[in-house]
Amino acid sequence: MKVAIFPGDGIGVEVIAQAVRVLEALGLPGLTLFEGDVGAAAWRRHGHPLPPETLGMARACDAILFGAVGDPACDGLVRHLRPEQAVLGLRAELGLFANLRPAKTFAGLEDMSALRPEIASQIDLLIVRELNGDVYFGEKGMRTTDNGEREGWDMMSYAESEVRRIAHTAFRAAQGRKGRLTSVDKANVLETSQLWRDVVTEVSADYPDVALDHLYVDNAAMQMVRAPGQFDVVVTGNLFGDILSDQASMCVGSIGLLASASMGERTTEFGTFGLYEPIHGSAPDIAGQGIANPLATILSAAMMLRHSFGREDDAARIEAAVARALGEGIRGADLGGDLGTAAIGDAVLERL
Ligand SMILES: NC(=O)c1ccc[n+]([C@@H]2O[C@H](COP(=O)([O-])OP(=O)(O)OC[C@H]3O[C@@H](n4cnc5c(N)ncnc54)[C@H](O)[C@@H]3O)[C@@H](O)[C@H]2O)c1
Ligand SMILES: CC(C)[C@H](C(=O)O)[C@@H](O)C(=O)O
Ligand SMILES: [Mg+2]
Repeated sequence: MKVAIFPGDGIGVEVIAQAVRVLEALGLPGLTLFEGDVGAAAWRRHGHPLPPETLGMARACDAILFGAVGDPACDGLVRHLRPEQAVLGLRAELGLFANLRPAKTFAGLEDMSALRPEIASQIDLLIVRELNGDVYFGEKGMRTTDNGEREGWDMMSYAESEVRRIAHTAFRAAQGRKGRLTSVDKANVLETSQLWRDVVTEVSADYPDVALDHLYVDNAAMQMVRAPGQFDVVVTGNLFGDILSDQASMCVGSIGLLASASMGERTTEFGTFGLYEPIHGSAPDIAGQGIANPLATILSAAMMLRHSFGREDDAARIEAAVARALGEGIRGADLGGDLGTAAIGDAVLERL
């Protein structure tokens, strides 16, 4: 069981350290961790945010545990050298098209939601975000037009096959949950979304046991705060999924709680290859202070054990330790408490 550990930048380094402690504490036989450079850290050391040696390490491992990338000092770099290209490059190069972002309110955290507690307590949803297409990976550019004005463009598109495969992932996920799937698009305006809606509807014929409905993304954003308990599985494109998942995080209390798995089709002798990361970024505003919440990354490690290594018991053990810690009042600054990153890691380890 080979895991590539890519801490990255800012709080990525701090939160990964706690997830590694948790993994090591489990004492899993045959688990080997390799560390690699990504993001601004890699750009400084190797001149590229995703150097060939890092990509090679990723391919040679069975799973990746990723911290976060991003550094304001790199915002002026040409796009292909910016830190964010590390995570985008890994997703594209490794064919990780299905991004699973669960959001569930932990018992005891209802008061920390940006929503009223009685609304927050109902949240148990899974966002299935397409990760290899959309406006993220279309042709893009900036130019000066004939009249001297600057113009930027990013091409949004989805191929039928891309929609079909993520739709199957989402329907299967719904079958394993409450059997409800909401597809989110902007079909009233965008052709990309009309195709999305048509293909998702076609795929639904294979899943008569799943109740499908469609929402426009603006309405979905509103419903997510009005009555998030209505959602079970939400399937959507790359851009809408990015935005809705950050929104979902505050509905359950903090962006420092949301884990994710990015999966493709590659299997290993242990399970499905995947990249696991918190949904948050490098948080330059709090980096270096030791106050970042590491729970999203620890929960991402649990998802890794479940999906890439078939170790459901160990995954559940981590999740139970996190739930107990939160239930017993363990809180970082993001949840109104005063515990630092390492102290939160300690609290999880004590309860493992
Ligand atoms: N997958 C990734 O690596 C990833 C994801 C999102 C953003 N980014 C990058 O991160 C950089 C910063 O982006 P941003 O500020 O828009 O988003 P961010 O997620 O880094 O931070 C948003 C806000 O949430 C807070 N926050 C985030 N994670 C937290 C945690 N674990 N504990 C406590 N508070 C937390 C931050 O302090 C900040 O106030 C940018 O360069 C961006 O491109 C990277
Ligand atoms: C850093 C950025 C490229 C990334 C995205 O937009 O996918 C991030 O926001 C995320 O949610 O993982
Ligand atoms: Mg995001």
